[in-house]
Amino acid sequence: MDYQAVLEEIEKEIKPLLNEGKVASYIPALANVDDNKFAMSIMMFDGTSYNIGDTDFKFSIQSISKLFTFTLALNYYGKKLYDRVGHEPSGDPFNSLVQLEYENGIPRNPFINAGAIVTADTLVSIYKDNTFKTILNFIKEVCNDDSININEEIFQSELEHGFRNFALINMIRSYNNIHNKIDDVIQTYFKQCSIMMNTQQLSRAVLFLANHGINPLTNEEIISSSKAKRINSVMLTCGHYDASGDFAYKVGLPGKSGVGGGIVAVVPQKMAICVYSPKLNNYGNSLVGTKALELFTTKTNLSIF
Ligand SMILES: NC(=O)CC[C@H](N)C(=O)O
Repeated sequence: MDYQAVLEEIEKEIKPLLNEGKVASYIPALANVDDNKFAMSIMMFDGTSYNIGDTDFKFSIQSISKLFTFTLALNYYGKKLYDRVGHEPSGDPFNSLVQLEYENGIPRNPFINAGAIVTADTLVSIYKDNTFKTILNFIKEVCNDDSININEEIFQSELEHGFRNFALINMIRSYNNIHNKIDDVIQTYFKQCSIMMNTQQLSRAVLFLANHGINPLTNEEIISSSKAKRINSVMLTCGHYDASGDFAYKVGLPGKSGVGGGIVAVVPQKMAICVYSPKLNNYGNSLVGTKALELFTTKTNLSIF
């Protein structure tokens, strides 16, 4: 299949939608972006890539980082992780507080903020002061790119304005599901969200999830095949919060979004895809990104269903 031609068709078809949606502004530093940008990259197992738009442009990966921290935590703790954070869809927005009280501070899944904060805590218990460095090094390793780093301004902006996340972590702490210092955990979480990557790097970084946990470019096993299956399942069912059902319905691929405007998606046994467009729909997922992926599976028949 001529994937480059498919990307060119998609770029044409999404153009009218570039005016729709809204850039995230509850983190002020996130609002400072050129909101008409679009980029999409496909990475194949042999390293061939297909790109359209501004695929060198780096944006903050935000909740896409939750995929990497979940991978690290699941790898270390195995099933024990689920005593602290579940693997069921929440049906609630990414930053919701309500369920936590009913469910005794055990977040539904690692992809909502509450779950990612608990996941960060489980990593701080292992890696202590080196936790963020370990997360960043892991991302550099799966992406095979040493140049990846955070945007300090976005990190500071989240620290200053992340009132919801402070509320979440305090609520969870009151149920004894945070074991380390609140500051250490929340800073780890905000730093992972402010990591900057472009669509080429992100599509490469998640390729191991399309290949039973083995990075096809290096043949390195990142995670067991059974755990890779589970991560993909949680992406499919929870990767887009209360729009996960809609994403599965329209796109039909495991995917993870971030409020920075990025979405990664995995085509098992074939490729990884990343799309970027910063204006979001009402659920906090890239509006054009979701549409572009829907067009992709419609045109290629590469949905998993
Ligand atoms: N959905 C997201 O990407 C949310 C991440 C963002 N840093 C927050 O905590 O609100």
